[in-house]
Amino acid sequence: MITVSEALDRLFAQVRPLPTEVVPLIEAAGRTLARPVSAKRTQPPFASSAMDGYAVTEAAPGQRFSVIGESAAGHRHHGPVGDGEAVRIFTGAPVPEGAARVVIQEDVARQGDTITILDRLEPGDNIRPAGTDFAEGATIDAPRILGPNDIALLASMNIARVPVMRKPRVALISTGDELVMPGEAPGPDQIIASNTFGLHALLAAHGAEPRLLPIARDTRASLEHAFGLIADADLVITIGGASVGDHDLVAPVAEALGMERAFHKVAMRPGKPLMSGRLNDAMMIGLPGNPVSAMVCGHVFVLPVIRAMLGHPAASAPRLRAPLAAPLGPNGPREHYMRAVLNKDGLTAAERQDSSLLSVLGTANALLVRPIADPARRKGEVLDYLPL
Ligand SMILES: Nc1nc2c(c(=O)[nH]1)N[C@H]1C(S)=C(S)[C@@H](COP(=O)(O)OP(=O)(O)OC[C@H]3O[C@@H](n4cnc5c(N)ncnc54)[C@H](O)[C@@H]3O)O[C@H]1N2
Ligand code: MOO
Repeated sequence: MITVSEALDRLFAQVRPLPTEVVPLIEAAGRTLARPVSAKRTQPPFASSAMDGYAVTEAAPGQRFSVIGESAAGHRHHGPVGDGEAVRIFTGAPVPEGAARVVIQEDVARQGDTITILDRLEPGDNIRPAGTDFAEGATIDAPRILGPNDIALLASMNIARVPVMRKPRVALISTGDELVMPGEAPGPDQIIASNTFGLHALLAAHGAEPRLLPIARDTRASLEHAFGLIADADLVITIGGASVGDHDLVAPVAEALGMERAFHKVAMRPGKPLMSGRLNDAMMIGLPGNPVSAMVCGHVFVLPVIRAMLGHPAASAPRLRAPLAAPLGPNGPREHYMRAVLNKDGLTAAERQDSSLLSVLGTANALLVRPIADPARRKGEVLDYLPL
């Protein structure tokens, strides 16, 4: 059995970068920027007022000014401001030529068209110079997953169409005679397919385009039929049938269809029977059927592969560190990803770690990572975890 890190290396070695496409800005959130983009304009494009008040050349308490005009956002005052003159101005409006300061209206007494500066005059010019946010040509680097803040910045830069990586198309195949879809009436020996739904959600939330294929039954013909439906998928994920039982047909069927196996079985818990290889133009990952194994492998292997397909550096799932809130016994010969809860006291591993228990995964917010042969750990020792 290979280690998790070796399995990741073999997965990354199979990744082929995806093409790019251009999408409207409104659809760019969550997508990966494919190449650097440059601001098409300077922001603000003119010196603008940060406050509502009066634009003047200079100001001191007691000084009086005649109000000669108004500058509003979208409608500038044309012409200069001279000594003894003031222009009524509003937030975001262009500062008139000659003005060096905006006095906020709270610091002014106005009578008719005359203003007098009060004693409480605050320091500061309240002017935002042209380009104080960014200048034309300023770049946003790629690759980068575009979040709401990036979208606002791109809009401000007047970038209406955004070059992004095409979403990885992922075909999800559940296998097993015992499975029915949520909402269907299961027979006495049947259960509901959960893994494809959890993985679909995980993939969609991380920039992929997942697609559920019909459940494959435990026959060669049914699996071959399912593989025949993968169409133009970049990644095919099978779930279940990966182990050594008589009905575990995924590896033999995929290999009969031409899969070049990169590995089968990883020294991890849960997730041991993981397999992978290339199947014609697609990459294939065979996940174990136990529901928690499938989801943990989703976090540990599938998401890093998706990120690599999207042009991000090949890297394992990001880890953080936190102290243990309770002691832990020694770990065995497989890297263990333990469902755990992280709160202000630290990390506590769940008591029950059986890989069938989705209810325990549902209450966890971290996967505590135990290296192979990790010794017993005391409360307070700091360990790695993957946030969930
Ligand atoms: N003799 C051995 N038996 C097993 C070994 C082993 O090394 N030797 N490995 C165990 C480990 S570890 C795992 S993990 C499982 C994985 O087996 P498979 O990948 O072949 O998965 P199945 O047998 O098809 O299913 C296991 C379990 O998960 C349920 N399942 C499957 N698909 C789904 C789905 N889409 N949604 C919900 N639940 C699903 C299935 O009903 C089974 O209960 O093998 C161990 N056995
Ligand atoms: O390693 Mo299996 O994935 O525990 O249940």
